[in-house]
Amino acid sequence: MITMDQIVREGDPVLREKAKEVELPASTKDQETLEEMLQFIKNSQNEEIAKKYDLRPGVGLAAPQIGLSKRMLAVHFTDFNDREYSMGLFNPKIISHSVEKTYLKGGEGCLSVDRDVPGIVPRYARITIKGTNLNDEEVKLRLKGYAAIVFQHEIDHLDGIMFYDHINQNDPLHPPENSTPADEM
Ligand SMILES: CC(C)(C)[C@H](NC(=O)Nc1cc(F)cc(F)c1)C(=O)N(CC(=O)NO)CC1CCCC1
Ligand SMILES: [Zn+2]
Repeated sequence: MITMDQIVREGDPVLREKAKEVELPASTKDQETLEEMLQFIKNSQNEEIAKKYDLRPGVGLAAPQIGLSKRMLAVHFTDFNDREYSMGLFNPKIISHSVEKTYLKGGEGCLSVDRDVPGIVPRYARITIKGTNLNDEEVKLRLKGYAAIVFQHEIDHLDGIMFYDHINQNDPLHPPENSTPADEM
C-alpha cells in the first residue's frame, strides 16, 4: 500500500523530468502500480484509513510523485456539480482546450509540496483529454472547471511542471485575463 513516505517531495529531480509513455497494453506491473495509486487517493479520503496511516487527503496523484517517471495518473474526486471522477489513466493527453481560463480562488497545493505557496494558478477552463484506463479502453473526457483543474495539475506533473510555475510572480493574486473562478463555473 502507498503511504506518505513513498510520496516524493519537491527538490527531487524526478518531479522535473518529462515522464515516458507507458507501453500499452500495460504490463501487469504498471497495471498494479496505477491501481495502487488510485487506492492511495481513495484511502487518503477515508477518515479511518487516513488517520491510521497519517495520509494527507488528496484528489489526484501522478506517477512521478511516487518516483516513477511514467505517464500515469489517478484521480478520485467529486466536482462542484457533484460529478464523480474516479480513474487511473495511462498516457493522458490534452487534445484541445479553451482560450478562456479558470482558477481556484484559494490557489493550489500539492501532495509533493510541504509548504503554502499563495497565488492564483491559471488553468484552461475547458479541456478535452484522451487516455487509456485500467480496463485498457481508450477514453475521451471533456472536462471543465474543477475537474479540468485537477487533470491539468496531474498532467503537468508528467511534464515536470509544478503548480507554482504558473503563478504570476509580479502579481500572484491577480486573476488572469479572460477567466472565471472554478467555484463559479
Ligand atoms: C495537495 C492537496 C491540498 C492535498 C490537494 N487537495 C485538494 O486540493 N483538495 C482536496 C483534497 C481532498 F482529499 C478532498 C477534498 F475535498 C479536497 C491535492 O490532493 N492535490 C493533488 C496533487 O497534489 N496532485 O499532484 C492538489 C490539487 C490542487 C488543484 C488540483 C489538485
Ligand atoms: Zn501535485
